[in-house]
Amino acid sequence: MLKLARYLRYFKKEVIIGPFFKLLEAIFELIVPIVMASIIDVGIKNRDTTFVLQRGGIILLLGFMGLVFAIICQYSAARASQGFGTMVRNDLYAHINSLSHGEIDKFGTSTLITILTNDINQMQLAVAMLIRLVVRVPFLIIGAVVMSMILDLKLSLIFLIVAPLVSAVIYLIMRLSVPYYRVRQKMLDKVSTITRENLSGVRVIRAFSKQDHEIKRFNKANNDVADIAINVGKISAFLNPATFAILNIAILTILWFGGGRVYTGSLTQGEVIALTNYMTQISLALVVLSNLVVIFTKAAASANRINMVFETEASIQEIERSLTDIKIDNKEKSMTEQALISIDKVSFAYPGSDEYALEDISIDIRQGEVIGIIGGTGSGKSTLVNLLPRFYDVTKGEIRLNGIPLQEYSIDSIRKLFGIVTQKAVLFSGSISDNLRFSKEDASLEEIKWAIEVAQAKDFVEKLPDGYDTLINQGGRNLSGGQRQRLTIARALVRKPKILILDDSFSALDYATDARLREALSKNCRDTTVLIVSQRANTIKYADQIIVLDDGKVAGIGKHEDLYKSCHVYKEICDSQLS
Ligand SMILES: Nc1ncnc2c1ncn2[C@@H]1O[C@H](COP(=O)(O)OP(=O)(O)OP(=O)(O)O)[C@@H](O)[C@H]1O
Repeated sequence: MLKLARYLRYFKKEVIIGPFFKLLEAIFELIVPIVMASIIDVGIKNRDTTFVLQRGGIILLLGFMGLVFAIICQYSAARASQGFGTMVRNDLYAHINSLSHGEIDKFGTSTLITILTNDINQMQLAVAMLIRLVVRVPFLIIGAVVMSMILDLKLSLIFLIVAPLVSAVIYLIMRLSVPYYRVRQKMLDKVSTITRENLSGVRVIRAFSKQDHEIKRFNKANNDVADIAINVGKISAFLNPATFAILNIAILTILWFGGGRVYTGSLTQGEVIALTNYMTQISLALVVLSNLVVIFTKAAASANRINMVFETEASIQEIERSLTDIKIDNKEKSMTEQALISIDKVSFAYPGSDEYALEDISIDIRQGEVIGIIGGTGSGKSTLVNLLPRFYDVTKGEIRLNGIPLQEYSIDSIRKLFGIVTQKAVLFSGSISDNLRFSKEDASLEEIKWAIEVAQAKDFVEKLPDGYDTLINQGGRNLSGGQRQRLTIARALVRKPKILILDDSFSALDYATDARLREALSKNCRDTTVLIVSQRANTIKYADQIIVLDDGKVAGIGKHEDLYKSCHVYKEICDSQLS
């Protein structure tokens, strides 16, 4: 938690002003019982109405000023806590964006969302409470004890018995309840995962009539969180009754012995009332203290999770003085000798996995070549193309670009070379043009139209009532799967990439569109190196080189005709599709 406290340096003014005014309010609160005692001992005893009204006025004034101070403190606490939350959230979000795929996979999207929302909210609350109560509560407790000692030293000994007793109760209850808070946070992650899965997969759930099943799954996760909260509640429920029982016994003791001392004249009635008032103030302050401990315990659990993300470094790092200039001439494949990309004895295992997803892959890819990658599901096709833009680093072997290991280039300079169309067609809310400009901010309308035409999306885009300005709903839900795929291809093309990766990006296209798209690519992107991942033999049949993957290993590399004769895995795929 202390690590995150550094953000409070931006709110020094609030952190000083807030507790200072809360302290003033507490001082006024401590004066009230004394004034009250004088009303009883002087005003009421002597039937002096003017005195009673005067002192009553002082109590009102103290109350009013206390209110003003409390508002100033509240304002400071709100400013500091909201500002703190916003800063941590912005920095954490930026940090998450700097992480590599491996780390994001490890945390999971839902956990990261819960950390960015729930955990930071918890910290915000702790900051607000820190400003409002951390100075006030101990001051009130100590102040009330001191004031009681001044009134009657012997009777105030009761406070010295009560305070440790109440502290012991609070400690016991905290010890029992704190472990539950950590578990609760994990369970909230689960609720968040299920919510995310259910809302994004709502169509699939309905298609399989699984609403009831999913509602039950959600209810179970939700009930688990509720059960934990109830268990904590059952334990915490003892806190107030136990504290108040101790305090009420203490008040009775004060009244009992105080009454005796009033009888002998060593204490006034007003002073007995003041002592009971101080006892009540202490009791309330101790209850607030226990709530503070709960809030800080939860915040500590949240701070750990936030720090865990902050402390995670991207596994993909740049070396010092990395190369930023990658020279790729606009040569066609017939004119190039040297390999643009050399994949050299590469093996790769996902972080945390003992098994290789790819094993001993070697291939040279020349500029302008079209490379087809085919294989059964889970054979490692997507994994292979994800290694090229350094989404992951290879576990063994080396990938070279223009003869230089990928690690020697800056990540940005590598990624600028690529146009990537992922397996899942992801579009963002905004217009079609906005989505295309995601890849090239300053793309002109001509460039957008060119990309849309090459991606075979012109017909449907121009038929839309608003054409290129048509608004896309979140995730592109107002478009068909094939339309979405073509727009994601156009988005990759608009920046005229040197290397184009199409990861199963034709799967939602009909065969005719698939063929037209490949033809348009070969006409318009002659010097672009294209890697096409596909399950369809037809789509990669005319590639310059085809890599056949089988369970993470190369089953064959070559042209269609040769592979068909020499590679039984490829032959099986072709026969099952082309016959
Ligand atoms: N992020 C990940 N973390 C851990 N393992 C992964 C991850 N992504 C893929 N894998 C594993 O790596 C292997 C290869 O997966 P990959 O997605 O590359 O296959 P693929 O050939 O593209 O499959 P498909 O055609 O079904 O998309 C699989 O066993 C998969 O379970």
